[in-house]
Parts: sequence; C-alpha cells; structure tokens
Amino acid sequence: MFEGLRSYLGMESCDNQWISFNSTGLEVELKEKLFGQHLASHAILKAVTGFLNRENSKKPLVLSFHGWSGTGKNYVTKMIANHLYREGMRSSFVHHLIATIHFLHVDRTDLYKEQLQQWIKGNVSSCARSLFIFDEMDKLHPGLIDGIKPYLDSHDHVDGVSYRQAIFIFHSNAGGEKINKVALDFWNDGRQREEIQLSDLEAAVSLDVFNSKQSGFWHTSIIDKNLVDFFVPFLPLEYKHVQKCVREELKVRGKAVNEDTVSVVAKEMTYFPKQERVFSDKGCKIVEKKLDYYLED
Ligand SMILES: Nc1ncnc2c1ncn2[C@@H]1O[C@H](COP(=O)(O)OP(=O)(O)OP(=O)(O)O)[C@@H](O)[C@H]1O
Repeated sequence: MFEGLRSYLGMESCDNQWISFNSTGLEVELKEKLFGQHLASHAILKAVTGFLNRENSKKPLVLSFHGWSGTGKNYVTKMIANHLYREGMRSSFVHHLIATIHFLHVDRTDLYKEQLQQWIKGNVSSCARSLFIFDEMDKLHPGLIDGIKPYLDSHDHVDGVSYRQAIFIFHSNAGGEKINKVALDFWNDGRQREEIQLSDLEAAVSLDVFNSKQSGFWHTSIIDKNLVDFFVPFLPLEYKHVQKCVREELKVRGKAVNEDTVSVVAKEMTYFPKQERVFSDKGCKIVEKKLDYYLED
C-alpha cells in the first residue's frame, strides 16, 4: 500500500511521522533506567546517535551485545526501539528473531537461510529504516550467520536493495563469563566497577566469543571482516542494582516504594560467587516474578 495512503488511514508508515529518533529521550532513559552499565550506556548512545544523525551512512549499524542473563540486553534494545519508532517494539519495522525458536531444526538450515534472506530483503525493501534483533546469536547456525553477512557489509546495493539505513542488534551470552571475571577481579582489588574500561574487556571477550567452537561467530568471517561496528559488554549486576530494579518495578506498577519490600525481593535473588555473593546470577531478570509473588501475600 502507498505510504501516503497508509498515513491517511492512520496506519504505521515508513516516514518521519512514525520513525523519528529522539536522542535526548534515549540519553535520559539510559541514564535514569539502565543500572550498572556505564560501558554499554556510553557505547550505545554514541553508536546509535552517530548512526542515526548521519545522512549517508556507508553500512548498516551492527551492534553485538554480550553479557550474562538479565543484565539489560533486551531492555536496552527496547529503549532504542521506543526512541526511534513511535510504535516501539510493536512497530512493523522492528523484527525480532530468536535462534532457538525460529531456527530450531539444524537439518533445515539451507531452507532457513533462503527464507531469512528473503525476509530481510522484503522488510528492508518495505522500509529502509528497519531494526532486526537476533536473540541468542551464539546459538545461530553458522550457515545462517553466513546468510546475513552480505546485508551487514558496506555494499551500495545487494540485489537492488540498499541496507545502509538498517540496524542489526545481536544478543548473546557469549563472553558473559569472561566479563563477569573481569568485574569480579575489579571487585576483589577494591576498585570501582565504573573504572572498568572497554579495553579491559575487549581481549577477554574476544577470546571467549571468537575462540569458542560452540559460538556461531567462531565459524564465520563476520568478525575478521569487521562487520560488527560495536561489541557492547553488559556487566553482571550487584545487589544494589537489583534493589534499583525492584524500586523501578514498583514505580512502574504505581506502587509506593517500600524499602522492606525492596530488601526482601533483592535478598531472594541468588548471588555468585557463593561465598562473597557479589553478583546476581539472573541479573534483574526474575525481579518482576519475585515481586508478583511477594505482593500477592
Ligand atoms: N541493567 C539493568 N538496569 C535496569 N533494569 C534491568 C537491567 N537489566 C535487566 N533489567 C530488568 O530485567 C529485565 C530482564 O532483562 P533483559 O531481558 O534485558 O535481560 P537480557 O540481558 O536480555 O537477558 P537474556 O540474556 O537472558 O536474554 C528487564 O526487562 C528489566 O526490567
């Protein structure tokens, strides 16, 4: 359907009435609502703002988020979508794929690859400013990663379609253990986590992610070809961050923030290493459920 007609009918269309980047909104939300992730926050704001403010980008934006479960990878992705698309994650220009759900059968890889390529092409043909989210990227079959490679590169066109305005975000737990180790070493040395620099993690993460034969990344040339613009590490969350997550969840539910509730829920989470109990092993992931349970009583 023509974009003008879609707009006239009040349907979402691929134009600046529906797609318009609010960099201040993203900056404020990252600052106020993403806890304990100074590296991710800085890298994402810089990468996304730089890309979306550039008139003629030479390649699509490709971000790869790494870290332990529940540390904010999906949460931040949702923030990016909310500040770019009026419909946020509900936008028909936001596409979310989960490796273990959508590509379950290894023997169908060739078929999946063809479908995936058609699907990316079709979506970008309908709207150049499309956002593709690949969850569990480390579990994606190398054949499929190979399949999406041409779209991540700086080609002018691939089969008559330009992918230069698209955004690809990959999520994975790969590298999480190494990131956790660096964070724990800082903690053991009595240093602030905010002192951790990207350079402290790069070597550790790349060793873990790219040398792991289980990782789909390892098998493909996605790395050596520099197709990923930014590797973004997510640090493990501490007790104080979990407390903040509980407070935030209470606010979202319109409940008064009761510090007893905050402590009870935060203490219910499990922390590692077992002895020191520094980091939440599920980040803030099950805070919502724990709170449901607690508030029911
Ligand atoms: N750093 C954080 N700051 C604030 N809230 C957070 C943070 N991390 C997680 N949360 C909360 O926990 C929920 C679950 O986190 P999220 O889905 O982003 O985890 P994830 O890193 O994508 O995990 P997984 O690897 O298991 O998919 C979020 O919806 C959010 O409410």
